[in-house]
Amino acid sequence: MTAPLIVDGLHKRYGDLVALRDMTFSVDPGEIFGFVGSNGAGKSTTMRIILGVLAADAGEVRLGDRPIDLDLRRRIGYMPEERGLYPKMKVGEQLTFLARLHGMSAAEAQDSVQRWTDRLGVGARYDDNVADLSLGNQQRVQLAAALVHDPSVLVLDEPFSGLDPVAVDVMSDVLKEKAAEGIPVIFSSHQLDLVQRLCNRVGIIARGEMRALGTVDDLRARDGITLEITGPRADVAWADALPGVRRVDYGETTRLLIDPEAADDQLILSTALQNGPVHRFATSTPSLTDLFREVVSA
Ligand SMILES: Nc1ncnc2c1ncn2[C@@H]1O[C@H](COP(=O)(O)OP(=O)(O)OP(=O)(O)O)[C@@H](O)[C@H]1O
Repeated sequence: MTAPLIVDGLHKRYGDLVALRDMTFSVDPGEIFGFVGSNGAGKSTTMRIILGVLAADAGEVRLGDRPIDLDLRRRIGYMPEERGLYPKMKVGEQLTFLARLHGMSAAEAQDSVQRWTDRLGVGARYDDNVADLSLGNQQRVQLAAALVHDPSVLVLDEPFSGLDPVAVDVMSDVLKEKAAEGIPVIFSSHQLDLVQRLCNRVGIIARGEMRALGTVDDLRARDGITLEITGPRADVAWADALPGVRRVDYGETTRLLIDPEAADDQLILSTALQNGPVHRFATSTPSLTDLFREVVSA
């Protein structure tokens, strides 16, 4: 069992650009945390600071109550966005070298490299140069590089980008397995369906700030409930003044964001009927993609 990864009040500027402002969150042992945000939101910057390849202007990263130092850094499995393999080095040789760098004995390293390359479907490429592999296979090797030393924390920057569906499944299973072993797992991704499926909690960031943090279910319930009313387009503005109705998007399917405590669904239905036929009247919960759009555009 390891300790939680705590990201506490990170600030980072690149010249005049504020890349991170009070970035704070934590990832518990056994938890998969999805880190999402638009391009340039600050995900990679945060992950680089977690690993210590970039220094924050203020704030701290800890594993439990211990600030991340050189020693703890060696216990992190990291997949950088820019990837970091030596293209002219053989897959097996390179991974063994990395495992040895992290303190494994030659036998342990060899064993672990064999296990992970087999598991990730690149065992047969052991003696090939990394540069001769397809991009997807290079990414599998990159994940193996993050895993071979049996890390206590996993920090993966866009591990799913460019993977085929089978590799996505393998990668998903590996992340779930590592979390089940009791380590904190954090990954960034623009594939929100995957994030929604895999993560216990998510953090949505925009312009260097954490805008929403919680389980997908909590975040979905945060704003209220969406009511969908489908029928021929009625006169607009019929629902604006009803109690408990927070927002309405009129269209072929009219969507009302309602406060379940204050709204009266029967009143909404009867008012809708006074304004035209209703073919469908149902509640729906927003997807992570809907939430994301809402949060980053706020
Ligand atoms: N070395 C650097 N020098 C100057 N600005 C930088 C540097 N690295 C990142 N930035 C800027 O900092 C901001 C945050 O970048 P970052 O790479 O952390 O975003 P990201 O969320 O990972 O984006 P993406 O999803 O596109 O990978 C961006 O505006 C980016 O242009």
